[in-house]
Amino acid sequence: MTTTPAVAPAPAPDSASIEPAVHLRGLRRVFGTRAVLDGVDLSIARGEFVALLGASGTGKTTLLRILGELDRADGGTVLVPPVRTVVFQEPRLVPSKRVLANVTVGLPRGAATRETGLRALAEVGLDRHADAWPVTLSGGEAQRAALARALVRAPQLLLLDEPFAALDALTRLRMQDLVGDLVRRHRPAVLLVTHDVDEAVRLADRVAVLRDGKLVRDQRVGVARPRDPADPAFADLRRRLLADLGVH
Ligand SMILES: Nc1ncnc2c1ncn2[C@@H]1O[C@H](COP(=O)(O)OP(=O)(O)OP(=O)(O)O)[C@@H](O)[C@H]1O
Repeated sequence: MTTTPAVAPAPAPDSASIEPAVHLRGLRRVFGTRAVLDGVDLSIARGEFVALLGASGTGKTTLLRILGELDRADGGTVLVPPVRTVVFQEPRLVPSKRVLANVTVGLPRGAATRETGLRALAEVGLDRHADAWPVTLSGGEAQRAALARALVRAPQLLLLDEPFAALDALTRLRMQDLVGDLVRRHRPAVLLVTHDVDEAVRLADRVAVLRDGKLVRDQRVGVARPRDPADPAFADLRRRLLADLGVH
């Protein structure tokens, strides 16, 4: 099997289309003797939101890291767009930089960047914290700053690795709403890795389930928005996804 890393053409920033932003075929990743990913096929269209579920240790983060080019594939085809950003479970802010400087870190200095950074902070409700130090932020605020840092780069692919997992239940719901709104506005392709079936059904256009190195489900979420866990279609999909995960 061959690895063919390549870069897809840059998509128009504000349009969804059937041309994929992400294209994986036969993706393999082997650690020692174990093929953690053993023939994964997945496409994500521009502007499409895909949630990836799977039991602990099934390779979800490995797949996300390969899409972010933080890890390599051992085989298969990987096509990703040039501008990708990642939000991790922890905010990973630089403690010695103020919030705005964290959001714009690595971008060219100047008034335009400052303006863009402030706009991103306003979008996540943190504009009044631009000059604060990261240590003074709550967990939810710090994670919103991490989200602003990811969005300010106008990614064509936004990779979210359990970004709400460390938050309390109420903050988690608010963050899910915020991410839903921001993604609808900015239209990146999104891969959300999560353990939370309700979170996946609430947010995603499609849900995929990883098991034994392969996707055992990849399906469109046919639940009307705004999605209500009490909706029978929501409950039915939740039941099927939990069954995929071995919870009956
Ligand atoms: N660099 C590495 N070297 C060796 N093994 C690794 C490496 N990275 C991941 N693994 C192994 O690959 C498997 C999948 O790990 P991964 O973190 O992708 O799983 P996951 O589905 O994201 O798990 P969780 O839901 O618990 O975060 C695990 O058994 C892990 O120990």
